[in-house]
Parts: sequence; C-alpha cells; structure tokens
Amino acid sequence: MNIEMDKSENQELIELIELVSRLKKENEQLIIRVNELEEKLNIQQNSLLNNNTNSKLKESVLQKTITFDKALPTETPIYKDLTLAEYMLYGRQLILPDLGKSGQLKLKNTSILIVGAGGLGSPAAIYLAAAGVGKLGIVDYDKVEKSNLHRQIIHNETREGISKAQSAKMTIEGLNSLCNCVAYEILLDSLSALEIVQQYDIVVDATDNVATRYLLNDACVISGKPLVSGSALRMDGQLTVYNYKGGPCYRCLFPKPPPPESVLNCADGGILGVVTGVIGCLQALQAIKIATENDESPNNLLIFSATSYPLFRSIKLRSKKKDCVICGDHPSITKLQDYVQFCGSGALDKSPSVKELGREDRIEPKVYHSLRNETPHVLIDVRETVQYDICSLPSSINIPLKDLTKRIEDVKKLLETPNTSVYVICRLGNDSQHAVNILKNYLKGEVKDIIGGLYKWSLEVDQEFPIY
Ligand SMILES: Nc1ncnc2c1ncn2[C@@H]1O[C@H](COP(=O)(O)OP(=O)(O)OP(=O)(O)O)[C@@H](O)[C@H]1O
Ligand SMILES: [Zn+2]
Repeated sequence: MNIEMDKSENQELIELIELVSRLKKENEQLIIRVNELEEKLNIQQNSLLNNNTNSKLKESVLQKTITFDKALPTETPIYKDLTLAEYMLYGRQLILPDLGKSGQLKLKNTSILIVGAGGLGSPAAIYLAAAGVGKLGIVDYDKVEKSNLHRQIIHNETREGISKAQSAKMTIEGLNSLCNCVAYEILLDSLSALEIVQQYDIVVDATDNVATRYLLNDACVISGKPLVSGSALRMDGQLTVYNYKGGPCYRCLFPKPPPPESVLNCADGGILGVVTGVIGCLQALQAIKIATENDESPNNLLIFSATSYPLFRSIKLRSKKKDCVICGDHPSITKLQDYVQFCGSGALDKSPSVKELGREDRIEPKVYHSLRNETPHVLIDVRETVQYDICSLPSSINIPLKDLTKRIEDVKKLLETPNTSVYVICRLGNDSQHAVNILKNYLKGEVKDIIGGLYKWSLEVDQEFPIY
C-alpha cells in the first residue's frame, strides 16, 4: 500500500517537474518572441514619429509607448515573515549571526537596481538573487554577444542576440523564482533615470562609461539612494560606495570628467573575466551589507589588482565636499543634466572611429590586397606585440605605435629606396591613422593607412583571418 502511494507520489512529482521545465522553456520562447515584436514595434513607431506631421497622431503614439513602459514595474509589498520555502532556501545563511532571520527579512524587503548586465552586473545579479533580495531591477540596452561571455556569465551561448536585461531575468528566474526581477531594456539616460532609481532602495553601478557614472551619481543624490559603484579593466578593479551615511558622492571626488580620449574600455584594453567576477561579487556583498544595515563605515575606496600582493588595498575617501555642486550645502545642480555633453562621450560611444587622415592618405583593404604581391612596399603593424602575436598578416613588421617615433631609423632601414611605399595597419583603423601622421614627418615616399584595419580585412578580404 505504502509502496503504491510512493509510486503515485513519485509519478506526480516527475510530472510536476516536467511541467515546470516545459513552462519555463515556453516562457523563454515567449520572451524571445516579445523581444522581436518589440523591436519591430519600435522601428514602426519611430518611423511613424519621424515621417508624420500629424501632431495628434504623434501624441497618441507617444502616450501608448509611455503607458507600455510604465506597466512594467510592480510594487514590492512589506513582508513580516519568511515562508517555509524561504527557511529551506536560505538556511545556510540564516544561521549566520551576521545575518539571522532579521537580516534575511531585510533582504526580502529590499529592492536593488543593477545598471548594466555585463561583466560586473552578471555576478552581482546572480548573488543578489540567490541571497534572497526581494526585488531586482536590471537595466541594459544591449544584446548578448559571444565575445562577452568570458565574463558576462549570467548569459549563455543560446541567448546570443537577445536583450541582456531579458537574458539576465531568465537566469535569475531559473535560479530563484522568489525574486521579483524587472528587466528594463533601455539606455538609462536623463529622461528615464530618476523615475526608475526612485523605485529602488539601493543602486549598483555596473556600467562601463563615464557619462552613466555621473548620471547615476546625480540620480542617486537627488533621490537619496546609496550607490554601489564598481569598475574593472585589464587585471585591476575598484569598489566604492557613494552618497551613503554622509559620505561623498562621485562628484565630490571627481568634479570634472576625464578627457574622453583618455578613457580605455574593455574592448580596447582587455579584461580578465574573473577580475569583473571579483568586483561584481564585492558589489553584491556591499549591497547586502547596506540592505541588512551591517555596514558601519564603508567610505573607502577598495583597490584590487590581480597582479600585485596583497591583492587588495583600501584608501580612506575624502569627506563630502561642502561646495559640491550636487550634494554640497548649496547645490547648483538640482535636476539631471545632459551627461553626453558634459563628458564629451556617451554610453554608446564605444570605440569611436577616428578621422585623422584625408582619402589620399588611406587605402581600402581590397585595394591593398590587389597590390600586395605586385608592388614593393613595407607593411607596418602598429598594434601592441601581445596582439600581434595573436594573429598578423604575413610579411608585416610589428612596431607598436608607442615605440614608433623612437624606431624611425629601423623603419628607414626597411625601405629599399627612400621612395618605397609604406602601409600601416592596426586592429580597427584608428591607431594606424596616428601612425601615418607620425611617419609622414620622416619619410619621403607614399605612407597610407589601411582603412578599418584587420577587422575590415577579415570581413572583406580573408574571412579566415581571426576577429578578436
Ligand atoms: N546608460 C546605460 N544604460 C543601460 N545599460 C548600460 C548603460 N551604460 C552601460 N550599460 C551596459 O553596461 C554593461 C557594461 O558591461 P561591460 O563593462 O561588461 O561591457 P560591454 O559593453 O558589454 O562590453 P564590450 O565593451 O567588451 O563590448 C553593458 O552591457 C552595457 O550595455
Ligand atoms: Zn558630492
């Protein structure tokens, strides 16, 4: 009798598991379909707005768009107890004296906004959802790319091309269905930031650009939210909390943005995935400490370097500036600004294309290909040696841009006659233009850069040449 009951119970359980897994798959497919339709809708709405002079019609389209966006967020209720499922899920951390049941309840009643579902946002979102944060908002305008998966571990190969915000939401729902996850597939800007930030208790800056850093700082100061800020590049990373417990804001420390050309991004500088993992996890930890009121004095800048010992250093931050333009005693900034103009670049300006040379100093990859074996010339590759070692064109000579001026004599020795042509190549066609401008000061013959660099070479001449 008992065995019979066990069997039917088992059967029921198996059916339930199968049903849940089938529904989850259907849900994923529906989200992908909704994404496609939304994209189509956006294109049609934009073309209607751009090509139509009827202002009434435009107004009604805009109103519909706004209602559609506003329908997404949901209110987080205040919970006074944990459910039986939650005791089981969080048992291992519930028994920590530093957390306990009261800490877990605080997490359940906390909402956290993560801006950026990339290298930092991936681990931050995963750990915060797993820890039992009640509501997680995830903002990202971008789509999943395979070249990001070495660090953006919340996504996976099958999600290539779909919205990062939606992909993150799918992973979170599969990890902890109790977490109320809201995906915002938007570019957070001065028009959208305040309305969203105000709905959350803590904001995690997991983005990669200066304009969004200032935007989030100002939105957090104006709405009184702590900002857990992280950054990572190459083998190094940093963590700071701004606007918390009377501490400084980002503008107190950095009143002026750095010149846009001095800011290096991951695509150009490189990044070890695990470094963003370390910083993203620390951001999650910091957000948990704020949510559970376990943080006495976080006003430090934590610096991590994977190549030095000790791996971590901590620097005490200056205190809040009395004359800070946004958090000081008499703020002159009381609403969000135009951050793209303020910083000279925006979230979308990833690897801007340099236009330093005129057409006469440039050559298309296909044209260079056609003369490559016919005309005597020298091909200089000005990428860093580490990149040259990844892949290079046969017969090219590697002289990194930073060494070019001091190696001019080496270049001259390579020329058969003083008038031998020199072509310059790099990864994307930006550094090669700087190099041509340098070389023209010293050489008599023709000096040209190969437009679009090895990237364009791979697309237009040799599809077997690696893109990295
Ligand atoms: N203002 C913004 N609004 C929404 N998402 C943003 C904003 N600024 C940056 N992001 C997102 O933050 C994430 C940062 O991730 P990460 O630093 O890993 O770089 P990435 O842009 O994905 O990578 P790569 O530069 O190598 O292509 C990106 O997914 C990006 O789309
Ligand atoms: Zn300030």
